[in-house]
Amino acid sequence: MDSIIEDVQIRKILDSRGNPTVEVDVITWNGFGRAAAPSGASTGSREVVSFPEGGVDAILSEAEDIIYSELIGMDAEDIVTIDEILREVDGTENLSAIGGNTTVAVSMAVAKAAASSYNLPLYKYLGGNFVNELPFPLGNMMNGGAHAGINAPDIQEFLVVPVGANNVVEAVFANSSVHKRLKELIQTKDSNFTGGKGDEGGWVPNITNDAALEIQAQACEEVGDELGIEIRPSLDMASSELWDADEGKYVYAQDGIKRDTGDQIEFVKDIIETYNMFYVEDPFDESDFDGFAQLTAKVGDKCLICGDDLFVTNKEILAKGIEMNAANAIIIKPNQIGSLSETYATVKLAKENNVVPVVSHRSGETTDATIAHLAVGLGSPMIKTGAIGGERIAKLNELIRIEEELPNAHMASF
Ligand SMILES: C=C(OP(=O)(O)O)C(=O)O
Ligand SMILES: [Mg+2]
Repeated sequence: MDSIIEDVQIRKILDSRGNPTVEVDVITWNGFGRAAAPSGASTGSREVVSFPEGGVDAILSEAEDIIYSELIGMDAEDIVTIDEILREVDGTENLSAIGGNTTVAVSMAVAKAAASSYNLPLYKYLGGNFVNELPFPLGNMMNGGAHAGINAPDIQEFLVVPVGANNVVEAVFANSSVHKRLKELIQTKDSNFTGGKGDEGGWVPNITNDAALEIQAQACEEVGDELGIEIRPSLDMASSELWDADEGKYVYAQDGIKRDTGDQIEFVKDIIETYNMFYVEDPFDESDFDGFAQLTAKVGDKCLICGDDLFVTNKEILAKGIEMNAANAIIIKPNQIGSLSETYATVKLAKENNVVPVVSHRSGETTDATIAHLAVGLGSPMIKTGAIGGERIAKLNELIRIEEELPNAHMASF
């Protein structure tokens, strides 16, 4: 009774790039849930479609009416059935009729309404009363590729992980300190640097990939020494964006270099070893399971090799990756697959097979903080959600609140 759905509202709101996205309210007899969907720029080709042609406006009134009539009177606790109904309402494999962003926002708002109906925060509703582990934040320091303008490095994201942090507060402030230090270090390499930032709040310098890697490592070491905790560099190479299928090469425009798959394996291996990388995401094109598997075989014992565009939070595609030992980590973005129950199934399969799930934001975000709850509630030992910027700190500050609430809170282990 408490969690019976009484009302559903869908509205158009702004995302951090100034584009429209959807926010959904679900009202139950005794609760309320609100969730918004983010959007990617370097999207994987096997992701569900965010919105149908015509964008948010095309679904607003029509989808609201259909979803409203289907969901009213249902129990918000029955999330699996509700997610199935959303798929039926859409009627396409890739959710292109009403959009994966619509279905995921409804799905997450339903879960939050169910939790609220019993006066529980979402992380506790999902993870139970024994949940007490906090994820390490992967902080975004410098942006390149599809998240930046011209003359930026080709590598999309220069990230850091404060692996020695004892709690979330220490971790998020360590990341913001590295971000500040990097601004100073960029100025020593790029005298014209004006402090410009990319989509995820990282700096956008006009420097080579090598120069960026060097100052990233330097900032980790200097700030780590000052704070007395280990901070490790990491990357999202977003290699699908670099891959030229006609040439069969990864094109590094900033450096004027092209690499075939063999060169790319050696290049990434060398970066991991030289800079003691903790984590490297999408080192190969989204279709290259074999390249992933070769790299994981070479360096998977000392570095997390993570699939984002490779897996697109899809359980079936992850199953293929597990079979091939393609990676030892997976990015979890609910809007890549379109519902919370399918996201949960993918995380479960990953954990059962020692593949580390990393709950993640998108480059176009809102101030919705649901992924902070998902990371804690689903037991993700890392969360990728930037380091600074309003839509990024919405999640980081929510993690600080969750940490304060949890009895016996401690950082996750790998
Ligand atoms: C967050 C990312 O970018 P986008 O949201 O543009 O896919 C990413 O590639 O990991
Ligand atoms: Mg990525």
